Amino acid sequence: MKVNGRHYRTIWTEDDAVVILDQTLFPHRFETRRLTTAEDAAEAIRVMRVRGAPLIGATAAYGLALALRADPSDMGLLAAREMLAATRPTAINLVWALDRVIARISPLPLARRASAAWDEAGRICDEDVAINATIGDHGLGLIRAVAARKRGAPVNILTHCNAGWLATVDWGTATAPIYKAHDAGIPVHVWVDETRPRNQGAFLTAWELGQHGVPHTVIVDNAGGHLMQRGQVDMVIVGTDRTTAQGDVCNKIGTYLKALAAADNGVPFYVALPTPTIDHSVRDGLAEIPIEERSPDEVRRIAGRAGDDVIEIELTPPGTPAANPAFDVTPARLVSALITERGIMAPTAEAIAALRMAP
Ligand SMILES: CSC[C@H]1O[C@H](OP(=O)(O)O)[C@H](O)[C@@H]1O
Repeated sequence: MKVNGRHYRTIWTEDDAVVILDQTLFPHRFETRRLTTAEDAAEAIRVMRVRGAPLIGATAAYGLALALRADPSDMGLLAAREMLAATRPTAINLVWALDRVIARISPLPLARRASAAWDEAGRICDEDVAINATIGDHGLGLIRAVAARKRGAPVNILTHCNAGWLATVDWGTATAPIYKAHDAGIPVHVWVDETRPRNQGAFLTAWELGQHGVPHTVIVDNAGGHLMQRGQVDMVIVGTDRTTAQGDVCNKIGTYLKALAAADNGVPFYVALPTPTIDHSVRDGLAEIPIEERSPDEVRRIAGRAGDDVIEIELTPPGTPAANPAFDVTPARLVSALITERGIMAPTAEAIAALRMAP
């Protein structure tokens, strides 16, 4: 998307390096970072300089290419896959991207592996941009249908965390329909869940929407149900890190609570996802999806700006015990529809299984 008039993706290559936007500094600093080794890529994923299922996958793919430059052997490939796969366990796009690159380059002579992996990572990025734009086109129809009955008043959309262009290579998933609607002149307003503890909503979604001129309001995570009870939310659109074969949706912690509030208030709850985010090998999300447990320090502290510096401050008494599950699972029964690049569908095993057929 555009930042100060210049078009950006979240990840690109320059010479022999991979360049990313360092999201740990947002919204206070807009800085890039060069990744030149697989270890750099792993660190960027682990500490969330890059985050969001599709972008994690793209970064891991380039990480593998960087690893193959150093050691194209099968042993080297296996070690690099293990290191990158161990960074974050929940987003299925990580291992999906790694295994796609491995399948592509394994039959090749050692001397050709690194360049082929680099090209495959580039294809993954280009495909993600096209997929998300198409998700936007499909989701636009849902927003347009609500706008038709609002007589010019904005369509109020609540989103949780950041499933924006910063979570992907471009466009975002949950935000793609929002950008498309805004660009089509449909009045929209977005309720942005701050999304503790890493505040992807307050820090990233608010920044994105502000850059694009989309009206929005940051709210505390616990306000969404209150707004839905008062008819101030026309729909919820969120992203996902892994959706199962039966339509259970794993997403940022707190998503499940929004789905419950939406169901209780008759608010449509949509999940926007590229089909690589579907894990056809699991059915029961609650039982089978590994939920990342991140550092308790992320709960005990918060990042912010003091003057020109980005700092962290302590929130709790020293040594306070804290728990930090990073994701939760929303059962398919609470999901109104999935918005994919293949169209809008019910979160059912039949509809999801049909996606395995060629488009
Ligand atoms: C389009 S995937 C976005 C998805 O990823 C986020 O998690 P994290 O920021 O920890 O990588 C969150 O679950 C978003 O919905």
